[in-house]
Amino acid sequence: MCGILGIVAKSPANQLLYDGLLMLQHRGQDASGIVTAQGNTFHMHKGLGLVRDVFRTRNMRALAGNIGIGHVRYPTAGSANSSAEAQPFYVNSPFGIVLSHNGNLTNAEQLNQELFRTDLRHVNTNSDSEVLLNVLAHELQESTRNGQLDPATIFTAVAGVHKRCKGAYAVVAMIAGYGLLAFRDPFGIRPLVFGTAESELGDEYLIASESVALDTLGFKLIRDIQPGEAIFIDEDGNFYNKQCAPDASLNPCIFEYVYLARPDSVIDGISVYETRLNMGEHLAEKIRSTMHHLDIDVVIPIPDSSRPSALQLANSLGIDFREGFVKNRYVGRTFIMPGQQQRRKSVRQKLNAMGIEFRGKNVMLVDDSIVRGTTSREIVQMAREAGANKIYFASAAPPVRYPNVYGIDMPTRQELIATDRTTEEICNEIGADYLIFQDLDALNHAVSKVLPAVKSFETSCFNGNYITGDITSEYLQTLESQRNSNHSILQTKLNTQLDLSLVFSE
Ligand SMILES: O=P(O)(O)OC[C@H]1O[C@H](OP(=O)(O)OP(=O)(O)O)[C@H](O)[C@@H]1O
Ligand SMILES: NC(=O)CC[C@H](N)C(=O)O
Ligand SMILES: [Mg+2]
Repeated sequence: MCGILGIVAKSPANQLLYDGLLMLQHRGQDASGIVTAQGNTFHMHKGLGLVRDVFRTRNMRALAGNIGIGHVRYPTAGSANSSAEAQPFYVNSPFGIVLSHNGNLTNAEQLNQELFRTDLRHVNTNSDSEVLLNVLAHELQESTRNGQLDPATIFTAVAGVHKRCKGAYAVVAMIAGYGLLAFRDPFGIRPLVFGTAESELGDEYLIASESVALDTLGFKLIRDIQPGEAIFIDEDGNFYNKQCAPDASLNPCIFEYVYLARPDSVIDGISVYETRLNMGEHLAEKIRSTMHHLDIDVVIPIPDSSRPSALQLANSLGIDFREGFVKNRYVGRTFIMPGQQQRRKSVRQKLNAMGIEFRGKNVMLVDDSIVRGTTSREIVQMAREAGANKIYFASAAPPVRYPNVYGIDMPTRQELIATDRTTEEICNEIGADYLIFQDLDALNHAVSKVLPAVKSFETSCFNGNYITGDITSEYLQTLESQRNSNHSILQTKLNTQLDLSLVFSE
């Protein structure tokens, strides 16, 4: 669930891009990058780390031009610590294209072989996003055989991408000397919105993973890019759009509402904050009907993402809501950190219990989700150490039992705490006295209630129903064994079949 951003402005875009990426930092903490375009020249700076660490004043000065794209990365393919996989990616033919991708291709391996053998293109990293860029480049080359590039040929190329690429992708790309392109996969799994701002010289456009970037940069949200739709804004600010997939349907990832997105964002017309309040409301109903002895003294959220749900849950049950954990504001999100050791250590550094809220009390701890159980295991232990009497634990989402293949890094069942465990067993595993999960129907309802027109969600991590229809148990097994042997899909392929990659020193 990386963060992507694109801008067509009337004045230098570098600061807007930097500020916008800061607003999307919660979507990716491993690498960040910006490319601007000035005439036919791209200016690029990218590297490993947070936005504030990657960009120095001298880097910002070098990012000249009024249009540009940016990326913050949370890796799902390739490796986390490779600066070569930081985005945006660049290809020099046709025209010169740069691309930022949020999502994950499920047929990257097959595409990589096609690119190499048939399209005669070389992908030099293990990133599926570089594969995606090369597919787009090839399709653009095919659709502009007479050398004439216009919106119609660009949209034909995007239609070609939709035919070849499987999985989830929200994309912003720039074509040197032409303009900014953005599109979303035909299932609309990953989010992408755009908006405008008026300037004295005309309208400016901003495209972003989440509406929060528009709000803070002074842009007015126009709408979400539709599943399968592409929009193109040329360098003069002329706007074009087209539906490029014949059978598009909207199925936003429900985990965006549970955890990934900021609560102040609106995704596919649905306020993330409202869905989280609803999750708390529904969970409270389930608690009322299943916990017959309601002896909870206090409801305590696990900062940050569970706060709205916990607050609403407490209100609905009529129980005190207290901030029992203090969060260190300098430690980022632990779930999206690479490596279990770092995640576990960071939970301890990030959250500290306040004794007064726990001592002798029956506490109901509320989190948005339990995935690997890293947070809940540590938190329950902290609550015990702080002197809690009974520890009840509530998750605003159902148990995560299946791998995600659409842009969230949970590819193996072994790492999920709920795999092959009942609720009671999970409860024992995290050391709580009682554990309650939201039901999937209730979660669906909590989200769709905000905008009933959206009827379908991508919920595979909860029910194993993979909406794109191409995910077989063999695919998941291969993914698992590759992860277990510390090889990414593409790494294995590149080593065994092509063996041609260049490795640039860092
Ligand atoms: O069961 P786990 O594998 O620990 O994953 C779930 C936890 O990870 C996330 O928190 P995170 O610290 O990433 O971010 P937050 O501050 O937004 O809550 C999420 O909010 C849960 O607390
Ligand atoms: N989370 C994402 O959107 C990841 C994008 C891409 N698959 C990568 O690994 O870099
Ligand atoms: Mg959390």
